[in-house]
Amino acid sequence: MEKVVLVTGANSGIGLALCERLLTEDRQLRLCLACRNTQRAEAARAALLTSHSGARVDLLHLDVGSVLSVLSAAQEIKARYNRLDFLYLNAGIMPNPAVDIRAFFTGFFSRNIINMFATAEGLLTQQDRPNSDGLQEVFATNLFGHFLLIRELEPLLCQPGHASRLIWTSSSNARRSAFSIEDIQHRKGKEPYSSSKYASDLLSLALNRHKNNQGLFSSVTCPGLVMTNLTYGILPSFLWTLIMPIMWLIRIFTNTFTLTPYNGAEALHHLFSQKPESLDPRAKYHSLTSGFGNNYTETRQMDVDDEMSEVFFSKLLQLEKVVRSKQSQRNAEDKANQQYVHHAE
Ligand SMILES: NC(=O)C1=CN([C@@H]2O[C@H](COP(=O)(O)OP(=O)(O)OC[C@H]3O[C@@H](n4cnc5c(N)ncnc54)[C@H](OP(=O)(O)O)[C@@H]3O)[C@@H](O)[C@H]2O)C=CC1
Ligand SMILES: CC(C)=CCC[C@@H](C)[C@H]1CC[C@H]2C3=C(CC[C@]12C)[C@@]1(C)CCC(=O)C[C@@H]1CC3
Repeated sequence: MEKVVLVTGANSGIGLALCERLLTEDRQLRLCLACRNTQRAEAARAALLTSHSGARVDLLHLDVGSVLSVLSAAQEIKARYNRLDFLYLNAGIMPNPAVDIRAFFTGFFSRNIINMFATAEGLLTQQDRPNSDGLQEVFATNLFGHFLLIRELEPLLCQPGHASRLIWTSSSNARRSAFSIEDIQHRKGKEPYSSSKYASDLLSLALNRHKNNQGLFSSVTCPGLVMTNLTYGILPSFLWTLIMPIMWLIRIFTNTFTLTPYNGAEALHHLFSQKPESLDPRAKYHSLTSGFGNNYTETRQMDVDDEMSEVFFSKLLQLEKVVRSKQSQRNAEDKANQQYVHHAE
């Protein structure tokens, strides 16, 4: 039976590399690239079809940071497919990043150097802002849009006698200390990216608790440090060019510098062939690359607890209600405006 796999943020970086790897693994696959930028999505599809002629690759417009777009994309998915085996929740942003140079040099000459390079702890801040739905952009894109998509797709994902899988692209930058259960959107802090990634770890745990008995299994991955559009946005390009040899050198000392999207997609690809029974709901699956360039996946326990994940889950359900009612109000207003224009004409 052909598997249906949907990947968000599939037009570049880790998402696109994953698609390449999945098509190599399973030629029968029906792959759906869910992307916000149609031009880049078409280019990605064309590239995939060049290396995998005859493959079934569909495109779907999805801006995961917009409630309206998520709701209409979900309708489209339910109309197109009668099953969804894998949903890769991969789209992500890190807007306006800034590196704390002083913290970098302090860390560089300390025992914490390896951890600093692996997790960017204390190094990175971002500036976030509310989007047109009134949600913080990083939270909306990296977490809430995906949550809403899962909720909308439950009829497809939770089918009797058939297991479906969610696979999150989290990060080594996900830190409990950056997340506050009182401020789940991270309105007040300066680490919205870290907070949103920790939130995905919490949500995955809660989803497993609530949905495993309905055949839905969620896993969390960490791709390591990968050179993609997201990372290139952190430093000016001339600086990346300058430090690139150092990056390849550091790779000898830390297996988390996976560097290429192909390597970074290792754990995401690994999970594709794992049976649901073998999954650990509290584990993060790390893509790692040895100094000799060999890729492997390692499981490490996440710093998450049941109580906090449960509270977080109920807060998300509450927020979902608010967001849905706002959206219905907007739809009603739009309809009334259209009727008004129609009558005026
Ligand atoms: N690179 C790294 O070192 C690491 C990355 N990650 C995570 O990996 C994931 C993929 O990022 P990466 O490949 O590095 O970076 P890229 O910028 O190459 O890929 C991000 C993808 O997400 C898409 N995207 C962003 N916002 C939206 C949106 N609102 N709706 C739909 N799609 C959207 C982008 O599309 P568009 O072209 O339209 O912008 C793009 O396809 C992210 O979740 C990131 O946080 C985690 C750990 C490390
Ligand atoms: C000399 C040298 C290699 C300098 C680079 C310093 C920093 C720019 C990087 C050190 C650790 C990196 C890192 C990330 C971005 C770039 C660094 C801060 C991520 C935050 C990128 C996105 C993630 O999800 C996790 C990465 C952890 C490590």
